[in-house]
Amino acid sequence: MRKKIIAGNWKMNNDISATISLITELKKGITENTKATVIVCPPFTSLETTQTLLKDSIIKFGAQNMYYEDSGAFTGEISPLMLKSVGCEYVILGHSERRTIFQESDSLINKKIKTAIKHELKPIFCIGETLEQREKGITFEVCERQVKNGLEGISESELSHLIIAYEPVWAIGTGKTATSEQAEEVHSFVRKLIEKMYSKNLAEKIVIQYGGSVKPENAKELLSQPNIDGALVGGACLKADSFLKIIDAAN
Ligand SMILES: O=C(CO)COP(=O)(O)O
Repeated sequence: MRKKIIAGNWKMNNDISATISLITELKKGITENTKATVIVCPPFTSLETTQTLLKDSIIKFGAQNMYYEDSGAFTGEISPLMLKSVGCEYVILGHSERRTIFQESDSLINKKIKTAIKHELKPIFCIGETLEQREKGITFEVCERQVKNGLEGISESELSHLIIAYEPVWAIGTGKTATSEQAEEVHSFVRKLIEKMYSKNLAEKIVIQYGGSVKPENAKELLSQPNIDGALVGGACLKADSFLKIIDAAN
C-alpha cells in the first residue's frame, strides 16, 4: 500500500508573519493520528523560519524550485546546497508555471531532477497537459514525453524517492478539477509507463499525486482512486482549515 502524500505548494504567497501563522495552525491540526505524509513548500524567503517552526514536527517541507548548479554566477537562482542548508527534504520541479511563465524546458527540468537526486533532495516532478492539448486528444502523448524527457538518464534506484505530480494545466487555479475518472485515467497511464520504462516494482511503489483545484469538497473522491496517491494543493493550502480538511480526506 502506498502511503498518501499531501503537499501544499504555497507559490508566491506568504511573508514571514503569514508563514508563522499558517504553520502554527497546521501544527495544531496535524497529529500522530494523521495518516498521510504532509509536506509544505513555502517560498524561499520563508524556508529558514519553516525549518525552525517544524523542528519537532512530523510535517515535512520543501522548496518550489532550484537551479542545477551548486554555486556560481547565476543571479537570482537558488542552489540545491542552499536548500539543504535550510533543511529542505523536497523540491518541486517542472511545475507548469515554471514551464510556461519561465520557459523551462524538459531538458532543463531533467538537469534539475538529476541534481536534486545527487544532493538527496526528493523531487516532486510535475507533468500535465494544457487545455488545447487535451482537446486535441494528445494528453497521454504529452505526459509520456514529459516523463521520458524529465527522467532521461536516471536509473531506477535513483527514483526511489521521486514523486510524480500530475497537474493538468487547465485545472490549475481555475476551479475546474479533472473528474476523478479523468485523473485516474492519466495516473494509471503514467504508472504503466513507469513499468515499461523501469519495472513493475517501481511502478507499484512510485507515488503519483494529483494537482489542480483540489479542495476539501473534491479531495475524498480524488484520493479514493486506486492510482491517486496524494495531492499537490495550491490555493486551498493557504488556509489551514481547508488544507487540514484535505489532509483528513486522505485518512
Ligand atoms: O499548481 C498547483 C499546485 O502545484 C495547483 O494549484 P491550485 O490548487 O490552486 O489549482
